[in-house]
Amino acid sequence: MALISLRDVVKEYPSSARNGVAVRAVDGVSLDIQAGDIYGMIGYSGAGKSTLVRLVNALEPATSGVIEVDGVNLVGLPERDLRPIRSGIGMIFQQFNLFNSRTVAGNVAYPLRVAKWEKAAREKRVAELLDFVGLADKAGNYPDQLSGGQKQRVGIARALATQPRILLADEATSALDPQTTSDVLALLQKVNRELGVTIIVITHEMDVIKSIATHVAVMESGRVVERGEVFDVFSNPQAPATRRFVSTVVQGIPNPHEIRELSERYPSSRLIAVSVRSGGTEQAEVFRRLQSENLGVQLVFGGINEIRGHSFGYLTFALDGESHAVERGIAAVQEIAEVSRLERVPDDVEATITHDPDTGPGTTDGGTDGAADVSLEKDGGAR
Ligand SMILES: Nc1ncnc2c1ncn2[C@@H]1O[C@H](COP(=O)(O)OP(=O)(O)OP(=O)(O)O)[C@@H](O)[C@H]1O
Repeated sequence: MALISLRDVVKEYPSSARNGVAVRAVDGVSLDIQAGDIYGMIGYSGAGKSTLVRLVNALEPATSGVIEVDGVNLVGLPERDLRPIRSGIGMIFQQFNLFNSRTVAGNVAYPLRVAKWEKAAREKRVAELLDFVGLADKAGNYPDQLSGGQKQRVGIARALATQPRILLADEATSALDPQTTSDVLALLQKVNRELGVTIIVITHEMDVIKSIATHVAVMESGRVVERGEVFDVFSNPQAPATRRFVSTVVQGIPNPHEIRELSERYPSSRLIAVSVRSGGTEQAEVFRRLQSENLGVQLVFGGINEIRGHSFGYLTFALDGESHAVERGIAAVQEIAEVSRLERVPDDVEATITHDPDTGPGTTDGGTDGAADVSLEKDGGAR
């Protein structure tokens, strides 16, 4: 049984909340999160991620649907029954939300005071937690004497104080520099591994998902548009929004500038990108199938990525030959791999955001770098 299970969850804010128009912040989300997962939720601003987390934490009631935590449906539960469930869920925030008037130890002790722990037990627990997050020497300091990364460590210690099974991290590293981000992410992994805490990570940064998540759900306009194990989603993204996120961290997908340069450099060639993955498509077999049609085959762009010990990547080929032979070669590769065609769109065509589910990784949206005179069309193929 999933530790957290959502079925058709809807959250609507009433019309009075915004210019007389109701806002459907979460729009029919169904998800299962297993104990031990680090589950990443990614989406652009306004996608509904924070709202979804507040529903799981029972900080707000859902409009409809089922939200089960450990088999108990939170929807419609009275406040007194929600309290013990909430105490099993810790939360950390982008702005840390520490009490500036309390010391580090005082901040970590706060939830223990609320839970009426005895003083001696409290002090022992605080010492343990500060040791766990590497801040044993800062117990007497105040938050404004700490760096951002140290403040987030205090936030994590405080969230773990009452030994929750679930930790919700809402943009927990978004205010931190890259090095501090990776230290805090490593600490979250330690929380998951050593304490067995299930973590939901809300972020708009794919790097965060790539670094620590085991699973990912991509949200757009209140809906989950794609979900799965991180390796599967990264190596074969389906939804346009997922492809845009994946292309920010995955090597080997040429960006629009690069596609334009390649099409200028190989004006008479057909350009295709082939996805390859360890335990799946072998690069040698891709070459063999292309060459069996006597095509000119040049590897012109590519990159291999690694996630949790599995590698995958994209190889871009320039193919030369008689057009039927090129098509046969592409069809032969499609039997074993996913193939995207890299087409250059004429310069006078306006860039538009592509929502067509049949376009491939690296789809031009015209919003990232202004060079949108290319497209990358996916041709189906093996997953
Ligand atoms: N209390 C509220 N009242 C009315 N509308 C709200 C409320 N909270 C959120 N919304 C709206 O719901 C939608 C989803 O917001 P939410 O904060 O969940 O998105 P998000 O993906 O977490 O984005 P961000 O990263 O910017 O916080 C937005 O359109 C937002 O304006």
